[in-house]
Amino acid sequence: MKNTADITVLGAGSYGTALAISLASNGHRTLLWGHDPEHIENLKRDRANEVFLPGITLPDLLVPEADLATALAASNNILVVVPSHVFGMVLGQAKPLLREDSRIVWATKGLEPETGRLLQEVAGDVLGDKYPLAVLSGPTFAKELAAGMPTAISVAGTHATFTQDLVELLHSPKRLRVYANDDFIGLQLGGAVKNVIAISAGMSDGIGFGANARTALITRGLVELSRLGEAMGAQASTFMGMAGLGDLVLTCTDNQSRNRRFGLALGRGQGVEEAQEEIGQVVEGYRNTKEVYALAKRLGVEMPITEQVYRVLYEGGTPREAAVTLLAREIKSETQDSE
Ligand SMILES: NC(=O)C1=CN([C@@H]2O[C@H](COP(=O)(O)OP(=O)(O)OC[C@H]3O[C@@H](n4cnc5c(N)ncnc54)[C@H](OP(=O)(O)O)[C@@H]3O)[C@@H](O)[C@H]2O)C=CC1
Ligand SMILES: O=C(CO)COP(=O)(O)O
Repeated sequence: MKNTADITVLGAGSYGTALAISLASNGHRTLLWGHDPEHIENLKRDRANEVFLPGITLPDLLVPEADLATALAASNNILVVVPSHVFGMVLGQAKPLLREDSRIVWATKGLEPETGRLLQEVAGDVLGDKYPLAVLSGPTFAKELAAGMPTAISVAGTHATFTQDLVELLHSPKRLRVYANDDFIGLQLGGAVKNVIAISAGMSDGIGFGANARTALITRGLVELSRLGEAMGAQASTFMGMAGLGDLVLTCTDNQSRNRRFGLALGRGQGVEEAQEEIGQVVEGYRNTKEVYALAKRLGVEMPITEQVYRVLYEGGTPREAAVTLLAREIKSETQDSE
């Protein structure tokens, strides 16, 4: 049947397109849905996503699709790759169109705006508990993945068979190594918190600080992530893997990261709006700082770097003041868990 697919991807931005390219390159017929019909027409015409991944040819097995009903009817495997602030809304649009045997995985990295809920809670709330759920997380810049450069990622979810099927769909011995993980909460948290820490690393470099400061932020950022993870029932070992240390190192050190570039601009003295506009793509950490900060407060988890990024983004603090405050904190033992 013409519209049958192995998997449907929702979200035709940089990462949705990159994952669709990777899946189609593995020999899987992949539908790529986007909400803007003109953008989808351009993908069909150019056989490339010139807006988000210029110069990368779409494989023949990647089929751009503007109609959501067609996209959702084509496959039971649905991969959602929209920004976190529209995640619940897109699931709500999809709900009446889903097949009985649908299985939902997302690569969105963030928490729900305002509530700070994990996306598994948002999905459960919108869809109920009848569909298997999973998440992809780890150090994966869209451009490199789309170009077929070696990449590794983790996947976890509610049903082991769905997780294993996703490993097999995504895994490519030539370019993508996929690890199954059983820590659904940990993978989601890692993907959200690294955005905030990447902003802090960018700010530090933007001010003109060096490798010492950047590395300290990554290391203590990992401690913050691990503390929050422990309070939320994640496994400590997850944060030493792809979705923890892996994604922190990637996004804190490479300028492909939009969160890092956002922080760099702030560190150099640009304003929040100007920096966001200049990047022109989703900067998840902007909203997510608020959610992670509120979550930490609610759970009584000490997250000083997150707190300082929050002060800069939402309370008019400057990156320099944030750095001074972090450095001037009370002397403590490295392994001390909280104040
Ligand atoms: N890029 C990367 O390297 C990686 C990204 N991620 C995560 O993937 C998620 C998506 O990011 P990414 O693809 O990079 O972002 P982009 O900014 O590149 O693209 C976002 C896409 O989402 C679309 N979109 C916006 N609102 C809606 C909506 N209501 N319904 C459907 N589509 C919508 C946008 O369409 P429009 O342009 O019309 O607004 C755009 O196509 C984020 O959570 C990000 O953290 C994870 C790993 C790597
Ligand atoms: O999540 C990412 C890489 O793993 C992409 O990071 P940015 O959203 O900061 O660009």
